[in-house]
Amino acid sequence: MPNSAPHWSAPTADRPVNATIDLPGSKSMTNRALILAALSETPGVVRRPLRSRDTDLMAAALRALGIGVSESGGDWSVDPRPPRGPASVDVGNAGTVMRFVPPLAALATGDVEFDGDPRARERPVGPLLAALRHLGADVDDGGRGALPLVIRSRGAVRGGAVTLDASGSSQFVSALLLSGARFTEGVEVRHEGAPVPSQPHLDMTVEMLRTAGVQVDTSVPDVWRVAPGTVKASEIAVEPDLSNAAPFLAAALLTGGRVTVRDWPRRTTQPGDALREIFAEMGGDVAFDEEGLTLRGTGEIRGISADLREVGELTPTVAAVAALAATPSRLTGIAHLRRHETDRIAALVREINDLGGDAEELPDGLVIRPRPLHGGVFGSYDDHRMATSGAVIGLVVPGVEVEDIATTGKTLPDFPGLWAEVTA
Ligand SMILES: O=C(O)C1=C[C@@H](OP(=O)(O)O)[C@@H](O)[C@H](O)C1
Ligand SMILES: C=C(OP(=O)(O)O)C(=O)O
Repeated sequence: MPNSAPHWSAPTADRPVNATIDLPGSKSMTNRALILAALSETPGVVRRPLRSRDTDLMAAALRALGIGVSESGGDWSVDPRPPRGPASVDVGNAGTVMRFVPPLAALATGDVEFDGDPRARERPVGPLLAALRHLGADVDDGGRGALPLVIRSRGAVRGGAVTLDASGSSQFVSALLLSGARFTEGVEVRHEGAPVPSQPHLDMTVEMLRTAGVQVDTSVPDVWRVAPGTVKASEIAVEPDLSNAAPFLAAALLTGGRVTVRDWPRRTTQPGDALREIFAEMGGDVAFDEEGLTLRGTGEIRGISADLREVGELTPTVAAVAALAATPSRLTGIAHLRRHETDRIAALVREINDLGGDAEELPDGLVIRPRPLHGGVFGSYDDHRMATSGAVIGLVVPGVEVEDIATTGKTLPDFPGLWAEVTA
């Protein structure tokens, strides 16, 4: 849908960037933390949560189900009451809300309706709904296998074993695991199909469950077993969002400058940690230091051949850097990105080529060959990561105008402000 707000003129760097930044919390960790705190037997605090459209939608979804979520000094306090309908949940275009809340809603008493942005109705959720039905939930999706839908909850879910194809989204598996301990028989999820994407996000789910005292067995590949039991999430600390570090580190790489991201964890399940390797291969000098993680540009920007299946959400920024590299790139393993916020493969190819680039779609990715870019409008397709990719290209290509920069608020509030600080 065309956006009528004026385009945002991407700032161009007239010298190498040189900045140290604090990034807001991880979307993926914040929304898992909220679900776990909602299911916990004790009140909980989520420390340093991300406040953004996706996490505010998650908090609102929980409140609609009667769970207390209140702000206290920058943290979120969660008062875990038994979920209840009738309720309406707006998922916006948040995959985590669309997939993680239905299993929790199935534990409520009363009907819970789900709907969201027009794009949310096109994003896959069918395999999760079929699995929920198999586990004993009453799901009315009018046979569409998509939003809008109603979960006619009866206060309990039997649970047990279920097989599904999670090649379309790892979030189907995470969703069932996050609430699975509260199902009467727990849950055993078995994946059958093409490989599940986003393995680090599955690791994050398992690790956060175990930290909350839930028993999870991952000894058999593609099978996850969650034992029935209580969840104890009295305090969960959220790490900085490393996927959102991507455009800032890219700024250092592309301008031959330096960016330090404070408090980068030495060990993490976040997929953004792969940026250390990816951007080193593309020419950055990347190292931990006492403040965090620092990337220094070396003046060299190399293309990359990479299977990004595990870290698909990094693709838009990697593609933006690739469009400015000296050698070709081939990014594969990411067919599932066609059903993300937008068809990211098609969108990246179109926007890079509209600026004079040479990109081509593959069934499961894209190829980008070096060619000088020129200014123009960079479409953002209501996709936060497309918008930040336009900003990255605009840093070194004069005259790039990014459509609807406000869409970055999905996961990174005040991106323009942070970007202005880094590029000033
Ligand atoms: O569980 C999560 O927090 C996420 C999992 C991934 O989803 P897919 O497996 O659908 O790509 C990722 O792309 C998304 O941004 C966040
Ligand atoms: C795919 C993404 O989000 P979602 O959680 O909506 O799936 C993303 O943030 O890149």
